[in-house]
Amino acid sequence: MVAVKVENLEKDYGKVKALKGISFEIRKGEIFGLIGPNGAGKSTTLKILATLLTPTGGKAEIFGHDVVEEAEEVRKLISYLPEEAGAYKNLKGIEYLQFMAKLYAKTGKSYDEMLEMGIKLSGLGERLNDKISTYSKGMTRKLLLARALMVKPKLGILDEPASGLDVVNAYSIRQTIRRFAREKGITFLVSSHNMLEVEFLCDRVALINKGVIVDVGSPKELKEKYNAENLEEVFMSIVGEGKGAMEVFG
Ligand SMILES: Nc1ncnc2c1ncn2[C@@H]1O[C@H](COP(=O)(O)OP(=O)(O)OP(=O)(O)O)[C@@H](O)[C@H]1O
Repeated sequence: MVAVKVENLEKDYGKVKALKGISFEIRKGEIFGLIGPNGAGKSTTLKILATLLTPTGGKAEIFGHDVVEEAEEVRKLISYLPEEAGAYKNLKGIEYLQFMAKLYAKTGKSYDEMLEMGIKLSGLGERLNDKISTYSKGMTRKLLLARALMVKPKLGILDEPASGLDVVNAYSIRQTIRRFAREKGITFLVSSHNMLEVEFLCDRVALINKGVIVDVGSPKELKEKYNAENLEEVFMSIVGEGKGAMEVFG
């Protein structure tokens, strides 16, 4: 079953063509990575799928619902973790989770379950009783990810989920995402410019460069196809910048 269908999606910001007609599909339960360098168009794609930006061409559907025409329906199915997200700084961590659980829960029971899951996922323990303004970047990130996952979306749209996190926290976030996909059947679209990280996390990836998808496949397929050791090498061989760098260093 197809969870996300993107067809010839385009986005112009004035003269800047951020997306030049990209297409890809994500299967239900899959962890799909959109990877590429800074400015490639990753955040733009994720924001369109999260119904926060309107495309200038093409279309995108989430579980059969058009992201423009049926934005309300789409919002019920997704959870979006923005790249740069400030949480409500004046709230304590626990108050933020309670506030969000109240927004999303339909019954008292689902509120309790959501909150319990959010507390566990955040891994913040006693620090949840402190104001968010006192958290480190990594702690805020973990709180926001816990918020995004505790509502058990059908699709998690995560923009650079491990950005700014140390090795231990980045590892634990990747494990959590994998567990949610495997145990709860949640589909994920994850963006990253860290190609090595994505290789361990994603079932399939789309490589994006300058608003164009240059290839799609599982990390294993792509590495075999380009005879590369890792996705970083795959990417460099596609965009043809590897040779230049080699020449510089002799
Ligand atoms: N609000 C905006 N106004 C004008 N141009 C924009 C805007 N947002 C993004 N762009 C441009 O669109 C292109 C794609 O940006 P986008 O943020 O989608 O890239 P990205 O792959 O997420 O990059 P990064 O890894 O640096 O976050 C870039 O050239 C960027 O400068």
